[in-house]
Amino acid sequence: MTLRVVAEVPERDVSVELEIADGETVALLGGNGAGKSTVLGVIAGQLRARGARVTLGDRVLTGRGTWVPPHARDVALLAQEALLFPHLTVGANVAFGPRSRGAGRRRARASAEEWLARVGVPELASRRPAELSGGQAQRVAVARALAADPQVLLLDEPMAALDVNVTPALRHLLREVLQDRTTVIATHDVLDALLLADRVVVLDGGRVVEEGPTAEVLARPRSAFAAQIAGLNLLAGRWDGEALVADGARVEGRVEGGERTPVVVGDEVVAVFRPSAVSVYLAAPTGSPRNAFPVVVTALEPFGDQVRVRGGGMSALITPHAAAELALAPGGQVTFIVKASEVDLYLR
Ligand SMILES: Nc1ncnc2c1ncn2[C@@H]1O[C@H](COP(=O)(O)OP(=O)(O)OP(=O)(O)O)[C@@H](O)[C@H]1O
Repeated sequence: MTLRVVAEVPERDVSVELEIADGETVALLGGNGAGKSTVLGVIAGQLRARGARVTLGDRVLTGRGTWVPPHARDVALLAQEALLFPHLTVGANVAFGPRSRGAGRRRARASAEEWLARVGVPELASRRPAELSGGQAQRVAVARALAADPQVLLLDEPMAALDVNVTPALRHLLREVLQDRTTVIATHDVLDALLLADRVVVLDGGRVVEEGPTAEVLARPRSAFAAQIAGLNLLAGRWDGEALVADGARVEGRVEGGERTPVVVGDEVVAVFRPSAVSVYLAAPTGSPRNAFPVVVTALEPFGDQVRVRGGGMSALITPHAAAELALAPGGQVTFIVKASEVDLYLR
């Protein structure tokens, strides 16, 4: 069912229209105050605004004199902090959704067990929320949100409160469970958009400034925000057991698959590294253990007090002095070098 949203909230200077197809995952990408949480609040029914309209298929959730309360929307919201009921066990927390949708005790419990297993923490069913780590609590929150079998799932910066060591594994889990689910993810993290979303909608100042398929927006950003985040170098390919391979390039780096989701040969992976980690050479240094990419320079752009050198779909940030010394010019052949320790490899 298509989700149609008009988030017209003048008191917050937010005016956003969205249409999300059945089974599609859309990332709302934007910096602080861009309007992401406001849009989610309108969809979830937590925020009442006179000009807001939300429809799911032909069901009106908000607008035309209708107001469906949050719990009756079939919309689940997963927040930054796992908001579990502290007095209930983990199992009872997850069973809450099916119970409130009318499932009997036994069926609700079976569904809770199934979901806890799917998110990889079946052993936690009898614990209390206070006895969980942040990463465990967020897994339980995912299970609770999905056990209710919502038609729409909303994620508000689901990884923001977590330790960086556990985010890759949670992201991987979300990637699995979001498959074919109608989902809106609010995030300021380009990796969430890249790894989880089919499409991104970039918000700035309460307005949509750009939207399109994730890879396209990141490859050819038109808004300042997208350009800023898309400044990261991203290469997609497959894991060959030691490195990412793509179009003849091999990229070694630190694998961020997480202990629960080891990367196996053939997996789709993406390499991420900062332009400032890239050195530019005229000739490839021989015998270097580092990643080397022969590229043709396509553009040189001032970036703060540095120069951005573009080529091969990547970019390097170097000093104006270095650019002058190398006599760089568009069309010139150079080699980008980046140390494996500067590259993060993520499962897609
Ligand atoms: N409870 C509130 N009452 C009034 N204005 C608010 C409220 N919450 C947010 N705003 C304003 O609404 C605008 C959009 O904020 P919103 O929280 O939706 O942005 P966001 O993209 O989610 O930002 P962040 O990443 O910082 O959470 C901002 O100008 C903000 O100051």
